Amino acid sequence: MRKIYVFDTTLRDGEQSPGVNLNTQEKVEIALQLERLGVDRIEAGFPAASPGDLKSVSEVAEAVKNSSIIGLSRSREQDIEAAREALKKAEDPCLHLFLATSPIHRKYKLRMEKQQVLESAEAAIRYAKKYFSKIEFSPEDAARTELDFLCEVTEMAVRAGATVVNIPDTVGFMTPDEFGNIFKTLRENVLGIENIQLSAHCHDDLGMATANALAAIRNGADQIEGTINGIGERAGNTSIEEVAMALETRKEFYEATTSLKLNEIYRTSRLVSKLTGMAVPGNKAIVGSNAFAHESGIHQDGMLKEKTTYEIMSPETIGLKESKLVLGKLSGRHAFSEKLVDMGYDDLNEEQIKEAFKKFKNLADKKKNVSDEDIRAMLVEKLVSTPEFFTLERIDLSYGNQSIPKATIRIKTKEDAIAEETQEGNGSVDAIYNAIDKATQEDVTLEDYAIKSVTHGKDALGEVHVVLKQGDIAVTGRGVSTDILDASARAYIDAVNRIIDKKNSDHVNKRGNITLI
Ligand SMILES: CC(=O)SCCNC(=O)CCNC(=O)[C@H](O)C(C)(C)COP(=O)(O)OP(=O)(O)OC[C@H]1O[C@@H](n2cnc3c(N)ncnc32)[C@H](O)[C@@H]1OP(=O)(O)O
Ligand SMILES: CC(C)C(=O)C(=O)O
Ligand SMILES: [Mg+2]
Repeated sequence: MRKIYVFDTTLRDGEQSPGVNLNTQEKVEIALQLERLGVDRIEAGFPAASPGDLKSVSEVAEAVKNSSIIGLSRSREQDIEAAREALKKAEDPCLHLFLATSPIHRKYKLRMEKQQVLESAEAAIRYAKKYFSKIEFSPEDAARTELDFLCEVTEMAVRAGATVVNIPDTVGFMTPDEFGNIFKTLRENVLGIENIQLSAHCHDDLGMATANALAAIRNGADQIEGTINGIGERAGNTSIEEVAMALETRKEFYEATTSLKLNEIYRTSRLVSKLTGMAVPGNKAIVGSNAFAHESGIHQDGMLKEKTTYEIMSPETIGLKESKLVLGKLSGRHAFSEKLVDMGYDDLNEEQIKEAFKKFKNLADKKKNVSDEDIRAMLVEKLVSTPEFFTLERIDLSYGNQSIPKATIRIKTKEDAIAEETQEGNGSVDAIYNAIDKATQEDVTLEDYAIKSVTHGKDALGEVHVVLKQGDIAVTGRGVSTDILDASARAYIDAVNRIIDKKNSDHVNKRGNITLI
């Protein structure tokens, strides 16, 4: 297997993401995690950019022992001096020099002819060579540079003493075929190319950064540059984790590997996200929260039978504990039953599972994701209930902060009779309860009312507990719903049912045989 070197530029190009500003301590923390991840080279910053950046590079250089530390520098002596100062304490320092070579950059940005570009770059490499044994040279915007001139620049860099020549697709303009062809051409035409390493630095403006980096590897690149989570200037850089996992997953195709400790990927991703403040999109390859999550019934069924039906990588490889089967409205009975067993409800009979699944589907229609807590709440409500002398059919409410709340309640009795009543109240709950009293004809007193959110988010389940009294009978009732008024009505009716149940002593032990929380 050919080894591909990993050059991480999260702390330099990654920090060029608009809005990202890492302080020294944060940079050191990320660098130490990158070292743990096993990246070969860490570009810690651009020392000439500011005294703060110089200090950060210097502290990273001092803290990290097992990865080479790199400082970026324009092809100018003052920048090289700043990098020299910053990298003094590095165990294995490397200078990264760059100068743009494309016609657009030569003409408008640098205002230089080809010859001047060649001479300035060569002078910078030779100057730096006095202080650095390892020098990477990048012809910025190489991808839009005339191919023959790029060969000329690369040959100059090799002659002048660069140890790595990096080919940046600075503006993410390349297609994989074109980018691969650049590497093939350099390998075939540049004198002395075998003495240096070739590197690929891609940007994701057209969403092809990873594909381009992999094409470079197929065509002779020894190193890929990128960032964790793909952060970086504009649309970002190649995601290191994507390249590493592509090489791992498609070994027989690429016949190349990195030295990364793959099981540190997830941890590194989350640290970078936390410290840069850049959230990882849920659908991001490898490290997104959905990357190992399965929601639809057919996929979940396949996963439960054999994981490789729908997973080409295992989450454990990147340091994640396990895949997730997310229960939602597209989930099937198989995944739902498995979830019940996982949660300890392993003694439900077919009929109870069927009933619970029906309830679950109704809830999933109202709620995007159904959590364990939702299921638990739903099961407790459904399976520990008393006989339903009354069931809630419908609530209609009229509420305004300038008018008296009015509730219409439709209730079905055990004998399938319908009672519908409309009542006013001091508030919506009071109106609902007055209407229930009228419909059930039960003379009860509300002793206590409590409401809490069972789950999280805007569509959380609300749980209402009430205490109702009738004579010397006091019972609690419980209702759960995504709507708190619906939960309030259900809790009240549950309590009324319990009172009737208590009164009819022959119904006392009708709770079913399920052990629940
Ligand atoms: C593709 C990349 O990601 S390159 C890295 C980009 N990163 C950064 O730019 C972040 C750090 N940059 C900075 O802090 C500042 O731009 C500095 C300190 C480097 C320079 O600041 P200033 O001196 O104010 O110059 P400013 O940024 O306005 O302009 C850049 C100058 O560098 C020149 N320049 C650009 N690239 C190079 C290079 N590789 N070698 C030599 N000169 C260069 C430009 O032509 C321009 O020169 P001019 O002033 O003669 O026109
Ligand atoms: C400094 C260089 C390598 C760069 O970041 C780019 O060209 O994108
Ligand atoms: Mg870049």
